[in-house]
Amino acid sequence: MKWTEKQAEAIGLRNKNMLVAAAAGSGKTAVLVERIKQLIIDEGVSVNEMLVVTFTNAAAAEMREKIVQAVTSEIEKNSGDTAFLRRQLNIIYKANISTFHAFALEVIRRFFHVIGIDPDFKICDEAQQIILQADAMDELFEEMFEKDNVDFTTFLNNYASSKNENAVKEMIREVFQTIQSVPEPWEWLENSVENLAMDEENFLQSGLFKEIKEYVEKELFYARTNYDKSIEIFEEAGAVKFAVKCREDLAAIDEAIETFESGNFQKFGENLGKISYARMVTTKDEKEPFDEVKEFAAIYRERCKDALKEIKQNYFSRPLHEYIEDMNKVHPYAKTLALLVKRFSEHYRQKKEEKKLIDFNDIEHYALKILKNEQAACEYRNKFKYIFIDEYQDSNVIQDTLIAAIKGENNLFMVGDVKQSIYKFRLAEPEIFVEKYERFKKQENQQDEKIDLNVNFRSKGNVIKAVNDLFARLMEGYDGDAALYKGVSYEGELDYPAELHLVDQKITEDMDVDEEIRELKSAEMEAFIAGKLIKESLGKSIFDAKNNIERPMTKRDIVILMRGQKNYADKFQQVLTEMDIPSHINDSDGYFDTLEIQIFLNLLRIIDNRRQDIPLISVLHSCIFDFTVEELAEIRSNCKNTSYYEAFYRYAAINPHIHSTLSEKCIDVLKKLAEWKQVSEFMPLDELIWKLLWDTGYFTFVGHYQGQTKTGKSQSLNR
Ligand SMILES: Nc1ncnc2c1ncn2[C@@H]1O[C@H](COP(=O)(O)OP(=O)(O)OP(=O)(O)O)[C@@H](O)[C@H]1O
Repeated sequence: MKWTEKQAEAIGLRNKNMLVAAAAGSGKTAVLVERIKQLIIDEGVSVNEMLVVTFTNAAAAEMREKIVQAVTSEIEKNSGDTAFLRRQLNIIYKANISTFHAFALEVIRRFFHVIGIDPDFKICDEAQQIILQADAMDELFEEMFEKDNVDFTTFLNNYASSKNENAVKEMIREVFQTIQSVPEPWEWLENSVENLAMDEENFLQSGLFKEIKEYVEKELFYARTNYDKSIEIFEEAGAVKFAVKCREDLAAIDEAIETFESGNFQKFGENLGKISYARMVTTKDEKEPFDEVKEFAAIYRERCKDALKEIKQNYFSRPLHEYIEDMNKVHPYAKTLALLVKRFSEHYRQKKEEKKLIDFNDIEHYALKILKNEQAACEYRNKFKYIFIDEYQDSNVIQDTLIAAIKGENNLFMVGDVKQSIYKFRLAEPEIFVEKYERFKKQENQQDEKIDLNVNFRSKGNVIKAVNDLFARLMEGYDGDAALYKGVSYEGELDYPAELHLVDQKITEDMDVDEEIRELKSAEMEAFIAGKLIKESLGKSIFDAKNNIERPMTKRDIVILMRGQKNYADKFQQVLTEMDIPSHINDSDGYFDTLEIQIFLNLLRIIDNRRQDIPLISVLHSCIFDFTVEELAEIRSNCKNTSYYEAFYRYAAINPHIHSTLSEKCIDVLKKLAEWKQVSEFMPLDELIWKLLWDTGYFTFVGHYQGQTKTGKSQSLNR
């Protein structure tokens, strides 16, 4: 392979901390492997002396395999002494090529004594975690009720419903979970609570205000740039008169920005309110150029309007002192909440300790605690001559702090693509990548180097063009550095244009139905269209850039990417199977996320309490009760503005003389649920689960439909 200049630099540069911003298909993995390979083969660095952090176990295995291949082929080529290389093959399976979690676990196993935990610890699975947390929560509430804690009771009176304390429990769990993403959770929580007690003067000096200010500045810049861009579009098209009117709006925007910069926030709020936008009409003589670009320009106008509206609504709709008063009012409650979270965490910790368990969040926190110990950190610092981090855009602050504890002066190689950041929901912080990118760009430190890889070797010209067109509109700062450039040299007619198919999801517009039903329906429709396109495309000639040949398209060439798998992936697979298109779901979710386990858990939930709409809909639509999307929608449209369960119940209660098959179906469901509920009151849980598996036919269905592994899951659910 002939490396590009930038790739060669990323492979060959030494004694630098390197941040490689690698666009999709730009050879990121190839470069990473080549760099490691050269270090081993040409420079005699042992794999033992490297830490390679990947984002998934699968990526770690793939990386290891690629290194094995490279070393093996070198041994085959080499007629001299290959002892060193052979040794590498022997030790590579023990080398630190792993996820952050696996590495953190290794740190804990090696230095458990530093933080005084039992060396026999086990990792708590999701089910155990849910159960232990629920127990800890019950203990916390008992303790608080027993102590007759006044703050607690006042908190409940304000935040719990009259029926139960679930909302407060959820709040405690959520805060607990959220603070796990920072290295010092309790300090962070305490500071955040104390921020709420500030007076106006302190607030204006605080870090919180600084953050808000920076955010508003950024948004103002964004709003202004977009409005300016919309004017430019009109000017270039020749709709000059309208552009002049818009320039007056822009002057008002500028005036508001000036008041913000001068620190007169009261006036800024007023000025924001005064901004008006020219109506989108123009004179006859300019109608043609105006009409031609108005929709395009409106995209930029709307961005500006939305951004300013949001600033106003979120921060400047009232005088500052009112906001401060609100914050001060909330402060005592936040303090109580923080106390509850802390006590909850202590109960939970104790439960884990009794069972010698540590959970997923503990792993990184414990490792971090250990690496604060200089001796432990020093051991890893000496061990690793080179540290590589793949998918750096998905790292979080804890992981970044962890690496900071063991890195040397100039031995870090980080590679990622902020456009591919997909783990925000796991509290990944792409900002870490962006901040480092900006810092490396400025070259404040001679040892830091930033390299952009933006030549894409995977796609042909039309796809690259479509991606660039789309991202330039969607993403701030999508400039020359960020854009993709074509690496595949193919130019012929097999460079098919990108296509966009819009699915007219009638149900979404016409019917007032629940979100869950809508999603199921749209997945079905989209899957059908995708299936049709696949059928039309199979066998068509394509150019295989990797092998540099023309060949017919096969099923293996096709991938379906989706935003989230929930409600989608399984529906897609079902529809594709019906269309005779075999498919495989690349399912990286945990056991409890698997759809059939979720459905079964939902069944247990609604047996316990059937007034839970989402679990109810999921079970109704599953093979257990087999309601179609249309039937679910029919039930809902018959009775709007109530819970779904209520609608369902009422549908079942329709006058028996005008009974439809659908209402009979509903009656059957209610009868079954009542029967299971009765049984559940005396039958042990494991027996109940077996009964349900057989009664519903679920055991057989899952076994048949999805194969052995999934039946294994239903069995282990029982275990
Ligand atoms: N200089 C090059 N010349 C030709 N092909 C290349 C070059 N660099 C990389 N490739 C090929 O481009 C394809 C994409 O490379 P690779 O998988 O390493 O990219 P990536 O950046 O990791 O992709 P992504 O992050 O999108 O998964 C591979 O088939 C690789 O062999």
